[in-house]
Amino acid sequence: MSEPIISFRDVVKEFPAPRGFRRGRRHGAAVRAVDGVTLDVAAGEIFGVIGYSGAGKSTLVRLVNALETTTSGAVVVDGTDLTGLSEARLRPVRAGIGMIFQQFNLLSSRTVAGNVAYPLDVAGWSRADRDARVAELLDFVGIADKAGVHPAKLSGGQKQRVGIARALAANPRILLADEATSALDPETTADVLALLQRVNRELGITVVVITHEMEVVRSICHRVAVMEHGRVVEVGDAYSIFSAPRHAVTRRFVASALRDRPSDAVLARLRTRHAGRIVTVRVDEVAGSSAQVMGALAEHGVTGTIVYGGISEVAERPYGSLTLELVGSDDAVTAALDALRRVTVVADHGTAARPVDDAGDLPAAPDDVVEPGQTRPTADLPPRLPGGGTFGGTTAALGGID
Ligand SMILES: Nc1ncnc2c1ncn2[C@@H]1O[C@H](COP(=O)(O)OP(=O)(O)OP(=O)(O)O)[C@@H](O)[C@H]1O
Repeated sequence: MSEPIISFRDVVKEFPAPRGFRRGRRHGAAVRAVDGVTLDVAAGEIFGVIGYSGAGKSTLVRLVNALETTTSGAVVVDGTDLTGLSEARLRPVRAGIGMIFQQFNLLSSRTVAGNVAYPLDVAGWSRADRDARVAELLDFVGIADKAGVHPAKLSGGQKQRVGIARALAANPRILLADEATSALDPETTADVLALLQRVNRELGITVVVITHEMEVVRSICHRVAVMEHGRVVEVGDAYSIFSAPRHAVTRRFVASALRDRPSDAVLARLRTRHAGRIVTVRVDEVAGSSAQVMGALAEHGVTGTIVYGGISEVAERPYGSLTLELVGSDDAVTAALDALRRVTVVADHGTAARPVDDAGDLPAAPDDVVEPGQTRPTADLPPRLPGGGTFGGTTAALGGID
């Protein structure tokens, strides 16, 4: 990992107890929003902080630009320990950090150009330099044609582009994005995430993304920290976190994002619809290629038909799973399962008559949970895929799996 640009060293942040509690029996019980966090963010990465509401994500990130101060421990930003720094000494540190928010926080009285110019006005830029910089930024975020428009006339995605342009105005080294896509629809979210990726790649800016959506981590994060009750419970590169989540909270987040896994309800329907043995096999960079899966089945004369699943990308690497109906004699299917287990991770779901509850390292998706405003991208496939979709017998219909 390259040099850390942000370091948390055993950081604790407590807030005083809410008033009602102070008078009541839990007298003096403070809220520990961040509880002993030690973490490094490397220069040049897109780092995700994920957790459920109240986990302490916003507080952790607000410590970086000293919107909050630590109760104990240290936060070091770009080589400067923020502990005990005066407002005057914090100013240059803050100048190196841009921030964007869920609700955009734009000035309604200013135009788009005026909003982006605002931090430059405060910093005392000349009019000519400021106007040139604003034009350059609006061009970069793709809303040059909206320069004279007021925020009320913009869509959510356009508002967030203004927020990003404003955050980049003073050439920060770090961009903090606090739930920056949580108010946006899935398509606009994808556009804004792609823009954050350009900010990182083309401008070399370190991006810290706070989110409660694993989809955001899947799309753009290089590394991720999972928070629960103020603590970092798991940290690692995004691919490892998806492919081998250790903590229960991480597993729940991963299951919510990987909709290639059939939920228990879907499995029950698949077992009813297909008489053969239902199994799910993992497909990733090294395991479960179509050649490997076909080979394992063909070796034992078993036919495999894809009935559910999909392959997508995590951190730009292939990842997903396929659920197959295996047809053959009992002995052949058992032998084929053993052969499959030698080439990839397998979950055996059994048959309608003999269902097996063996999720193993391939946990089922949460039961038919669809986020508001989202559709489930994977679906039960018809019993036979037109034009192929059969392993072992003929060919694999799906692309990108070997
Ligand atoms: N200024 C504050 N005063 C008192 N308690 C606070 C304050 N800010 C946050 N908290 C408490 O600290 C805990 C962590 O809050 P925080 O906002 O950091 O979590 P979060 O993971 O960002 O959640 P969310 O996504 O809901 O904002 C919560 O219990 C919250 O109520």
